[in-house]
Amino acid sequence: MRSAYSVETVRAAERELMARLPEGALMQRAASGLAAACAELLGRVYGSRVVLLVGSGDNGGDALYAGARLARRGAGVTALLLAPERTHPGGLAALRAAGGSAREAAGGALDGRAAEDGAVAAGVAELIRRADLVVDGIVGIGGSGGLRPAAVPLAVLARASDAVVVAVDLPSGVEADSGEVRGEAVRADATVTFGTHKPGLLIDPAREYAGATRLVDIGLRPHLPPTADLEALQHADVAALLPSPAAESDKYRRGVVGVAAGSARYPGAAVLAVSGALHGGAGAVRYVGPAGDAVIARFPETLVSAGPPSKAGRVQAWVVGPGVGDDAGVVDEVLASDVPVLVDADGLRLADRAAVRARTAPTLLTPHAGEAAALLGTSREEVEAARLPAVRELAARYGATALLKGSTTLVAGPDGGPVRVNPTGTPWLATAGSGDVLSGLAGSLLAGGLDALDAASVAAYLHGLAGRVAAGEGAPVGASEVAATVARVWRDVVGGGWAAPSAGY
Ligand SMILES: NC(=O)C1=CN([C@@H]2O[C@H](COP(=O)(O)OP(=O)(O)OC[C@H]3O[C@@H](n4cnc5c(N)ncnc54)[C@H](OP(=O)(O)O)[C@@H]3O)[C@@H](O)[C@H]2O)[C@@H](O)CC1
Ligand SMILES: Nc1ncnc2c1ncn2[C@@H]1O[C@H](COP(=O)(O)OP(=O)(O)O)[C@@H](O)[C@H]1O
Ligand SMILES: [K+]
Repeated sequence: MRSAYSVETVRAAERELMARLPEGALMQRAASGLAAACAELLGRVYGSRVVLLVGSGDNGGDALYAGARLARRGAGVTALLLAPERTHPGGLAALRAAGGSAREAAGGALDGRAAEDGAVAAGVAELIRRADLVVDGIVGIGGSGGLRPAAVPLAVLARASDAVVVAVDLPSGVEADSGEVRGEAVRADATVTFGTHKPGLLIDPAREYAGATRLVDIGLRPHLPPTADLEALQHADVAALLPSPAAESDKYRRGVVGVAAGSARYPGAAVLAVSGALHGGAGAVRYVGPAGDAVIARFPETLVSAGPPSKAGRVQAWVVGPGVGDDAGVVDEVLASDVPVLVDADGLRLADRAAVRARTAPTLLTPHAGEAAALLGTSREEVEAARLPAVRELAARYGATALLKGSTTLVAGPDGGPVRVNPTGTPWLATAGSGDVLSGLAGSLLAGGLDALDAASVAAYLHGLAGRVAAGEGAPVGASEVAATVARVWRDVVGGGWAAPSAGY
């Protein structure tokens, strides 16, 4: 399991650790890991041109000490100081002692350099343009509210340069705790983060700004609490959670999932939800609704009933909603059952919040950003800008587990606790009906006995991997192909035959 901790928790752990170490030791560990990552990215350090963007805090201190290490190996290192009088003094001295230089980013003169009127900005632009490597030490976990105006031109110049941009701890300007990016921020090719991931590094839009993420161990782990703010399942976690039939299993013991989906207008939603359910490990899939003919034609193994959900026979979990149109009755009836229920698509619009809150068995809601926005009374843009607060709010309001789909899929439980972030997935999954496959898959895992948080996050993991595999090197895929690829990735996950799905996770 990969985990991320909020700034407050990181600060507390750092205080504890720092109290046991000589002054400055932690920063040296950070700078050493940062310099090693920079050297790797540069390939050849000797003779390379390195520019450090240095803010007034310890984030700038990390950059300066790492710059000193690179200067000692023969790099030409220039620090651009945003606040010369408040620059980390030890870091600045170390850089100078190693042969590096420093100048004011916004004007003035340092190191004996004359500042002509207007020449400094031009010089700064040229330095960044010609750099091989730009190290972003403007601000780290001490920042909030987007980049300050004085730092904005540096972020813009770094983006326009061909240099490799490495962010120190976080890309400056992103919100560490939520992944929000309000205004300008540094766009990094890589982020070297210290001690633990911060939630923002794993959640869009900030994740997009971070590039590949590398975690440097500074000895913080033993001082962090056992419960993280954000968790990402890995192959081994998923493999341990996947149901597998035992010798004495029969189809009922493996779990029966009921799918109440589709309509005369949208029979495909029923077929796709059933296709996902058939690949999620349940022993049987029961379909209830008006699209029985379409379902049985495609999947003859489905148990189809024409009557209402309450007359369909025993199930261990329900999926309700995909393509049901305006059939509120079916949603009410399923919510009245005493087994876990997954509500998706049209079902989300039709579900009565009080009825969901009153349920004693678990409920799992699986909206995309637009559906989540409708449930929260906000806009899709706002949900996409602040996914983590949105998914938490949704789970709290409904007293349910909420899975928020999209470029970063998040799962939050009703009682707080760690939010799961899905590390797999691909934008190729943004194809009609792929959400229906996901809901069938997650419902099947619920029927197989996983709790709602695990069922949702395992389903998102498999679905994301299946999307990647089906899309191969990058080709459009349909939702049916995603469903058909789940068996392959299931096998790979259980067999441990896959490398970690993405850098930084
Ligand atoms: N603690 C540790 O043990 C270790 C910490 N480590 C490192 O320290 C970092 C945290 O350092 P930190 O606490 O000094 O804060 P930091 O991120 O440098 O920012 C504060 C400065 O930024 C400024 N500023 C604020 N907002 C801004 C904005 N939006 N845009 C622009 N500027 C903004 C703010 O200015 P002020 O408000 O004072 O005017 C203040 O001066 C951490 O991320 C890691 O890299 C590692 O060495 C490992 C050990
Ligand atoms: N940009 C993206 N990157 C990764 N996955 C995405 C992206 N956009 C959508 N997805 C995934 O694609 C699926 C689409 O689901 P949904 O929006 O419900 O589609 P539909 O209603 O057509 O089935 C979800 O699993 C979602 O997480
Ligand atoms: K930074």
